[in-house]
Amino acid sequence: MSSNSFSFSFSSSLFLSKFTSSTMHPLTNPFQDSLLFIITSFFFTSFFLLLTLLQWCHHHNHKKLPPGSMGWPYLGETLKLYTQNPNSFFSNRQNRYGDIFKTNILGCPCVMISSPEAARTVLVTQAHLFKPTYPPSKERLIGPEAVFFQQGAYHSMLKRLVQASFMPSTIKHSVSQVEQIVIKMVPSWTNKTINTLQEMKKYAFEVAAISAFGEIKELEMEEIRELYRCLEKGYNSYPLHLPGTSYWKAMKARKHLNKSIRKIIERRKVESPKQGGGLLEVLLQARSTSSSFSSSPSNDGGEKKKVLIELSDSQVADNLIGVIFAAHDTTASALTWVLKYLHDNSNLLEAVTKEQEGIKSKLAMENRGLSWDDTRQMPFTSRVIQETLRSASILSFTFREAVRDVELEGYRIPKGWKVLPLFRSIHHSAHFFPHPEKFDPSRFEVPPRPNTYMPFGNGVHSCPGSELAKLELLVLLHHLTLSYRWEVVGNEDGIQYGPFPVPKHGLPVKITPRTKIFT
Ligand code: HEM
Repeated sequence: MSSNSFSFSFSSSLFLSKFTSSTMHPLTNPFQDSLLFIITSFFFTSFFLLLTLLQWCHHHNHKKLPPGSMGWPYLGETLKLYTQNPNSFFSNRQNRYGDIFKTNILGCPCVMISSPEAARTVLVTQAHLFKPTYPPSKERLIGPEAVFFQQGAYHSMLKRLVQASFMPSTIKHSVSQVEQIVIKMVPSWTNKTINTLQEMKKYAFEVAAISAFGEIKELEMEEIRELYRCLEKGYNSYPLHLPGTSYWKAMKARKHLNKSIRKIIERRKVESPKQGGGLLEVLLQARSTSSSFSSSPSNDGGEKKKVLIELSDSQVADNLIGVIFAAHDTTASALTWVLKYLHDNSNLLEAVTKEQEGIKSKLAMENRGLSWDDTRQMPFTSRVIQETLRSASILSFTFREAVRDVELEGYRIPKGWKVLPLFRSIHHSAHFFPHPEKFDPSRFEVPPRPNTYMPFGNGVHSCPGSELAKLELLVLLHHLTLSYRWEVVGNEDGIQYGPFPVPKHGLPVKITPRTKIFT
């Protein structure tokens, strides 16, 4: 665009200068002079038009679209993706086309990337050119002002607040609360067959809700739990907004959630700020900071001021629901996988138990419960968790959308195309993780190559809850491995997606008290 206008103005100024000089010369034949003028202008104009055209062609056509097939009109390759194992869908195309390939899913042209460098470009170095993108029906359910739908200044401001609530210095005070949930929950499983995923969802919800709201009345919590359950059902259903459908019920539940959260906000506003008030307290305090901002002159262009002032009750609600949503199924899925991997690798289960026994004897001597520092003294268990997150790759990929025509590794990605960094493909590349199909925590004895390990994403939208998720895993493993054993019921191996990958049927297991024969 700029080179076009530059060439145009350059050629028109030449035209003007020629015209001026010819009219200034008193002795030349005016016809001869005009002819010469027309020929010269024609020549120069054509030359610069040609140059501009060449430049345009170079810019737009030289950069090819990535290789790959766009499949059938509209349907694209959707049926192939949904009828095959998604891993084979990605790996077949990666083998055929390389680390960057195009496809078409549900009418959306997409570019899939499985090179760590390209993923870094999209998520980190050129993140401003790739905005997060979600179906509007899902955005409406979670709340359109939630942090993960945002970009730019509003996103940075919210992200700082969310991160403040989930950084180690904040969550270290929640260890005993998390432990209490586990201590209450685990013994109720004794000698029963449980659906691991469902139980882990209950655990992950309780921790997420406490982190979001801090301490709230049990009645309020029960109401939120019930409404959230309905919302979740609708989220995973077809988004048909007609009376009676799951989506319609979920939208109704979402409105009720707003009302319930408003009541809690009103009460919190009149109470004095307290420690352990969760993300809600942090968001409310940011609002009081924002009013003092508004009365002071700003020299930062006013953007920061404007963004902070606009944090309304519904923005607070969207972000509380958003955080619970982001924390819930992801963590439950990771918890389910770690039980599966330890069940299948009894030598690793034994090694984790041994490490936890060391912690237990220390706690017994000091007559206290788990602390944050104890969770930092579990290197083997932590490696098991790292390997669980690699192997299960809970978020197989994420979505971005090019905000304008972008060049990526020599290819052109047109504006509006979706771009999907494939975390799972990178985590399962033999190049970065030898024998990727093997569950081998020892591979994390040395740090992975930069940008090859992204269970919590990378860059501006990376997960603020990673430390909380790992804490939940560590606390559960401490209590479970010390006192219990679990046996998978049924022999159906495999993965189901709902929406995150989990072992088939949510991993039904029989829980029994641990006998000393094992150790
Ligand atoms: C094992 C559990 C978890 C996994 C695997 C996970 C994974 C991820 C990933 C990969 C992203 C980046 C998505 C993207 O780039 O598009 C993300 C974002 C996010 N996660 Fe998590 N997460 C987990 C647990 C949690 C928890 C416990 C919280 C609670 C605070 C949380 C809150 C969020 C939020 C708010 C975002 C959006 C951040 C932003 O857009 O700036 N996650 N998560």
